[in-house]
Amino acid sequence: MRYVEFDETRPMDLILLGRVAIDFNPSEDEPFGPLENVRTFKKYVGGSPANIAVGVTRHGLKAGFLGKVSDDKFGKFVVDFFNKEGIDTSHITKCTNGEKLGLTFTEMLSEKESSILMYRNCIADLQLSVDDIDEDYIKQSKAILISGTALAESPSREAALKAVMLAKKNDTKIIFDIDYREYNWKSEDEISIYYSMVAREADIIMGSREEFDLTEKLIQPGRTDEETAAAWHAYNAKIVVIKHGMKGSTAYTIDGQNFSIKPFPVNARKGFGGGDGYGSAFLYGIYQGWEVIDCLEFGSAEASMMVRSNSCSEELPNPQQVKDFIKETKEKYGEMIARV
Ligand SMILES: Nc1ncnc2c1ncn2[C@@H]1O[C@H](COP(=O)(O)OP(=O)(O)OP(=O)(O)O)[C@@H](O)[C@H]1O
Ligand SMILES: O=C(O)C[C@@H](O)[C@H](O)C(=O)CO
Repeated sequence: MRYVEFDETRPMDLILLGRVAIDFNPSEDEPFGPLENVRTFKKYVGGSPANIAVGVTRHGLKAGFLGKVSDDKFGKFVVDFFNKEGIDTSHITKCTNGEKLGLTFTEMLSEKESSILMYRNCIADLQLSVDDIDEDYIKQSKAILISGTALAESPSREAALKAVMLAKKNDTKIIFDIDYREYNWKSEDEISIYYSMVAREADIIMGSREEFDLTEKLIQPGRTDEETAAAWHAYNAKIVVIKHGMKGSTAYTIDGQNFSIKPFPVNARKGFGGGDGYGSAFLYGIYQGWEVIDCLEFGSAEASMMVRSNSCSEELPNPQQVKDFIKETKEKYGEMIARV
């Protein structure tokens, strides 16, 4: 059953708006351990919406990125990487006041423990401004994905809200990936104000329980998952995905059904990137018109593939690789390994 009807005449499938940054992850041959002991890092494109842009493109969707990069070699690295992947970069603009791309150093302590050290002063991605938001571009796409981090500060906050308004006006579906990152936010009240503004307009909302708690802080704290889903269905959402980390995740659909999935077992390299693999594969399934449970299974599988890999972008798989992974894992652990 299709819960979101896309305008199939549009040339672009998805525009992703928000953060692009550079990840420096310990190289593959570095053992687990504290950041200060790491001698060699590998450089990757990073930032959740950037990773999802790569993920959906590798699945064959036509994606474009709406964001701001630094006017330097790292900005060039990001745009070159996107171009090589086949992502439309026509609406990526360069900062004019020397702002720099964020740098993220990932600490991989053990299979269960990792953290990130961010360099995000004078940050490029949050310089996206209302002048960068072009109605004709938004009109060309079936949907736009708003990453919650883009709402953390002005001028990016207004840019993201303008994109939501124009998407609404032009029937471009809105996907809200709450994508909470604590840096750059100044108060929990602000988080609740701006997250809820976008959640009210969104057709699909994806987030963890903690992220929905932040969204709902000023509305009704302490909701259950069922109450959360019903509240956003009462606005515009057709699908609300609530993630509970290793306990699994559930998609609540507008017709009152829910579908749950568990993570596929893997040896994790890091805790990051799972959400981006999940989003890429889940959305791919939605665009294919798959049943929601199949979208969730694909999402969960790709999430597992990404937590076991060293990067959050470079190792994103294509659909055949996800299918092979699901098949191999089911052969090893049994058919219903992830479906609840
Ligand atoms: N150790 C793990 N093994 C297998 N799958 C995992 C593991 N950790 C996370 N996942 C998968 O990744 C999905 C998303 O993880 P998480 O809930 O941490 O999301 P997130 O915070 O959005 O991630 P990200 O850091 O990529 O933004 C989970 O729902 C789960 O399916
Ligand atoms: O930007 C982050 O918060 C972490 C990055 O290292 C990573 O690329 C990511 O965004 C995972 O979601």
